[in-house]
Amino acid sequence: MSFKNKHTDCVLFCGQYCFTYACGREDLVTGWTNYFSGNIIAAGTDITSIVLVWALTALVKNPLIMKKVQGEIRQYLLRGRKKDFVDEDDIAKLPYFRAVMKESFRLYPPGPLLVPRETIKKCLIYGYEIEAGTLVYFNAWAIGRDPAVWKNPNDFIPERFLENDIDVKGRNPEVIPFGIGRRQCPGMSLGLAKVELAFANLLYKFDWELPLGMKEGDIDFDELPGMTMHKKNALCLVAKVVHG
Ligand code: HEM
Repeated sequence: MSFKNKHTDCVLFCGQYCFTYACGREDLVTGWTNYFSGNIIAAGTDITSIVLVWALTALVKNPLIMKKVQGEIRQYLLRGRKKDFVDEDDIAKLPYFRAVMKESFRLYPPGPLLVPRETIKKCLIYGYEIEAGTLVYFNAWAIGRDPAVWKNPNDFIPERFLENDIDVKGRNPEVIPFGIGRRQCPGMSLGLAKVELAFANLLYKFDWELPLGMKEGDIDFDELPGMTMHKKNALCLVAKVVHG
């Protein structure tokens, strides 16, 4: 966590929880400029594709996890009468799949710095004087990788979410891909349902292979800078239909 002194007007948090949550003083901040509300289309479409690309990238890099999650989905969907598509009721019965989604949100929050806030009152936090009108960023990306909270924070290990009841809906400050507090994402339920359904069906219907000549090591996790965290280099995979 880093603060600038009381004479500067910008506070940037890199690592630990935003001070407002660390000290329970959410009353001190207000939402700053609302980037998203003017562009609900972007919030609902651009972000969905970002989430899917990162989740698929993580699985292609971790073939054993890919096999395990596809095994869970296919076993469940193919029991009894074969189902053509995964639906919302199925998702609730797929704990490993949901853990994979959470792990992907932890490592690759599509809006890494959330929406900036501005303090509405002067306050003293851990000995630092914060002026009213100070711009505050939440670093959701760094929070999700905080080594004080997460064991092997940079590794993709969905099993960690089978061992706790942490969710990604803003109840647990350890992982906040939809933000937290009064200004958290109002489209969260729709957004989560959309990405879970799309991703589960992509894993159910297709096997994902690298194009000829490409190796696992060629896949990178480079990010483009910006308000939303796009993968810098396109993810090119071969989709093989399994359940037509
Ligand atoms: C997986 C999908 C989505 C993710 C990860 C996501 C993430 C976020 C995040 C991180 C914020 C900032 C929250 C904060 O600063 O505390 C936000 C705000 C917002 N999102 Fe989403 N979002 C998603 C889907 C959607 C959808 C589907 C809609 C609309 C249909 C939507 C509409 C909005 C709006 C209007 C805001 C601004 C809220 C405000 O400032 O008061 N989002 N979203």
